[in-house]
Amino acid sequence: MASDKVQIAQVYRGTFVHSTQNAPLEILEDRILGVGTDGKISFIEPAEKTDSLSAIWRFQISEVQQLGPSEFFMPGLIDTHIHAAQYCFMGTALDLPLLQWLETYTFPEEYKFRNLDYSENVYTKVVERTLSNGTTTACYFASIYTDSSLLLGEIAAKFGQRALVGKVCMDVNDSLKVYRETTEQSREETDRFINELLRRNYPLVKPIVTPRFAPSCTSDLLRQLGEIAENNDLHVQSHISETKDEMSLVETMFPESQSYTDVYLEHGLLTSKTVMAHGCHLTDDELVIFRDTGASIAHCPNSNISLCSGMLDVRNVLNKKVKLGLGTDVAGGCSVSMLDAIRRTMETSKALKINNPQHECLRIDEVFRLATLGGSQALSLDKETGNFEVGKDFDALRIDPTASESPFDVFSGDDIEIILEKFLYLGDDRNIREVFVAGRRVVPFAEPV
Ligand SMILES: O=c1[nH]c(=O)c2nc[nH]c2[nH]1
Ligand SMILES: [Zn+2]
Repeated sequence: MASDKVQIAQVYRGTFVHSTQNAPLEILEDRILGVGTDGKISFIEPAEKTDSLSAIWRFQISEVQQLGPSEFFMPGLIDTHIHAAQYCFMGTALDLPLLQWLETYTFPEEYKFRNLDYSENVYTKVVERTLSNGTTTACYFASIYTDSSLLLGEIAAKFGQRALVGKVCMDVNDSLKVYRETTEQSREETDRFINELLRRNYPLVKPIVTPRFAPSCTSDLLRQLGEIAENNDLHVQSHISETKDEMSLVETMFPESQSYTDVYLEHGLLTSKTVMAHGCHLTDDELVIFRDTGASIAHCPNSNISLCSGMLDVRNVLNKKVKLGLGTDVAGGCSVSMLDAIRRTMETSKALKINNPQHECLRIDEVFRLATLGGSQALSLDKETGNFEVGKDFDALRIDPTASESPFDVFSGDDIEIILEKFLYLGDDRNIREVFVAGRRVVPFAEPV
């Protein structure tokens, strides 16, 4: 029986909230959840079964950790799109539209990552800050520099964050010529990055093929990156249809292609392991291509508003059966917090309704699902993470709504659904008491040895 295979490392009793395919919000009160030494959820059952579970799984009842009366566990948050190499200037430089923003602020900043000491400092801070804000999985863009990007992978692995890490590829950049590669360099360095990261065999950190976006790449490079992704069965990430100016540029650079989506499709970059950021201006025909290929969208509402790029109609994307997760898109987005991404997703949906009363607003439970299970599906990591199904890794946040420094108040009539909603709208890292990834407690941070 199962108990012969894995030992139980931790057992918790209390309230668990998560999403499933059928229910955007499932509230499981007075449950007992066991985590194996393999970091996976071994069981989640009504607490009245504690005695029999303890006999089957051979744990002591005294080992069961009881959550506080208003505490609960929720799945870890999944940031499907974040630029680790832009963390330093987050919260500044939001006064230009995308293409000028890239040239004026972003490329000069990313150029600094040729220096490993600089990289180590910034990457340590971004991993710490995302983890303490509950991001258990992050899909990172790094910079064009291979060793620096490997360092990001090493730091995520050391802190215990689940991560896809991309060395950025770009062989077109006339604004800052030192911050670009030749086509050959970009392919060779991508090979080196992938081989080295895979060789290190970090259990939770994997490479992702990362053409910056079509305007930064020649057709030759895009094709070679598509081949690398296919030959190694790798994830792919990029940007698509974020702004109208960018779309015009793509039309000029790739006149043979029917659409922006076709550019990626024709170069073998749209697969079931592809996540494309933004997609604000995708047509319904392009969404059909996303659905048919299984590619997903990272919705980045903070960045979309901060850079005045556009407003993605998430309801339409979901109706078209395209996978979608949420992203912070630091530093186009000015917050590392996925709670902020949840709030801005709600706000964008309401702004769309102001413009069009027929628009069906997203509900908070649906957006909770997008930030957790939806993100895991968008990254094709839903076998490993996203909710509290038996067999998945225990990626979880222990939420304390009554923490001493909590930014909101809980009243006696508030049930768990209300408390969760308050946390999603009003809470922050002060309410995130502990963070677990694959069963390992990663927040509070371990004392340095
Ligand atoms: O929001 C964005 N941030 C970037 O760094 C970027 N590069 C291309 N397109 C982009 N969009
Ligand atoms: Zn981005």
